Amino acid sequence: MKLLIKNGHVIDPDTGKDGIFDVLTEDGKILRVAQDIEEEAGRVVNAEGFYVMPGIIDLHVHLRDPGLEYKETLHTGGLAAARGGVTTMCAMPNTIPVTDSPEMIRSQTLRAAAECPVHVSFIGAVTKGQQGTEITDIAGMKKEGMAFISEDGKSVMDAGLYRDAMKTAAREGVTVLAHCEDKNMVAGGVMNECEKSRKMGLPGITNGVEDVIVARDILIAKETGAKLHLCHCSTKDSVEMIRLAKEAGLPVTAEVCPHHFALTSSDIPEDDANYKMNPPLREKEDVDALIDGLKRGIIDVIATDHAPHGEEEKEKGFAGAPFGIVGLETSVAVTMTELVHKGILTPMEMAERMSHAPARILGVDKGSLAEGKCADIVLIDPDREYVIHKEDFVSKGKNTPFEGKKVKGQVVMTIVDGAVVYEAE
Ligand SMILES: NC(=O)N[C@@H](CC(=O)O)C(=O)O
Ligand SMILES: [Zn+2]
Repeated sequence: MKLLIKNGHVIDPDTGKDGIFDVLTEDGKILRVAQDIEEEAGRVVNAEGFYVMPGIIDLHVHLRDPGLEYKETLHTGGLAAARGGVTTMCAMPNTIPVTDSPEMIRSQTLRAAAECPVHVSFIGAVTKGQQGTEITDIAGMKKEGMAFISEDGKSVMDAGLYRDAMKTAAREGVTVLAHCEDKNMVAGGVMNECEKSRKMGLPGITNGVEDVIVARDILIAKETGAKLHLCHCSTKDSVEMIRLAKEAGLPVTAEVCPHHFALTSSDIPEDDANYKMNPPLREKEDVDALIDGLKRGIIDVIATDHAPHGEEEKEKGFAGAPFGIVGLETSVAVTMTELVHKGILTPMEMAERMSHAPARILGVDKGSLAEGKCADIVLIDPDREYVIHKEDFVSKGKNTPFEGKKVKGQVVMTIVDGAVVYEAE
């Protein structure tokens, strides 16, 4: 089956192509990218006025399956990914049971291939059951195709144990994804420590909760030689430490989530837990540093930290609701609106942060529209304006802080292995 995408604005950070081209795919691969391709195809798509980019690669999602299927499943998470232009996602291990063995990596990978319309790579836990006491079979999980190791949801607080895990990760060539949060410093905090938290009478989470573990993890990566990727960075000092680590030539990369560059703690309306996530929304000087970091390439990646929860759980307010918000169906629109249309990132830089850099960190031959590469493609209408409504989400999770937000830039088609898996109306 051939698919011909005509007259789109091809933006390919791999080849540097940035202009009007046709893209022809066959049998799941990109066959040709050129002007005026005349060829019989099973389907011809008119992409005039649309960006044609390599599919989004999201390094940080929570699919809740197995164990918490009322929040999300491999299938519904996959539908949400497709609607968000995401063609590959990496699933965090904090499921029930925890993804912490070669058998689980194997069975999850098989299930995802059958149940999920986009590619999924699974992340193995650092410690068994995420209990922080016994290191998992990192080599065994790697053999089953594990993407990364991560204890996401928390940090491994025992630095000695973490160092042992990082030594093994370095030996096995596995990158460590770090959720940076000193459990002992959280002290019951539920939102950023600031004027807002004091006004709302809620315990705060200081920047230091993140910063001390970012520093620690960079230093353990330095000592062990492990590749370290820092998840959902939210503070200005994180950005500064990443800058220094890169300057020192350490194998450190980092991600920022759309909510952390689009919102501050001042945007939180009274006690709405759809604004509660970990790390929390910070203050303007942090947001400015994150945006500057993204622009300068200190921050490599935009990832969602898609974290669906039930609506009744989120109705408990800041004090009682679980941390986390959904992101798969809003990340392209929020990034287009807040960074591309404001002239902070070029469309090419957006493709770099959302597809090409994640592919490199994941170690897959994707994030590219070069001939011969896998035909995972997203079409985006940069000018289409709409309002985000959670009722339109295909994810089971409706917990978004972007409800009612006016955005510009819509995913119009998502293609996985040359097959259309999502098409906007
Ligand atoms: N980010 C969150 O607030 N929650 C995530 C865990 C995580 O990514 O740390 C979750 O699993 O719900
Ligand atoms: Zn996390």
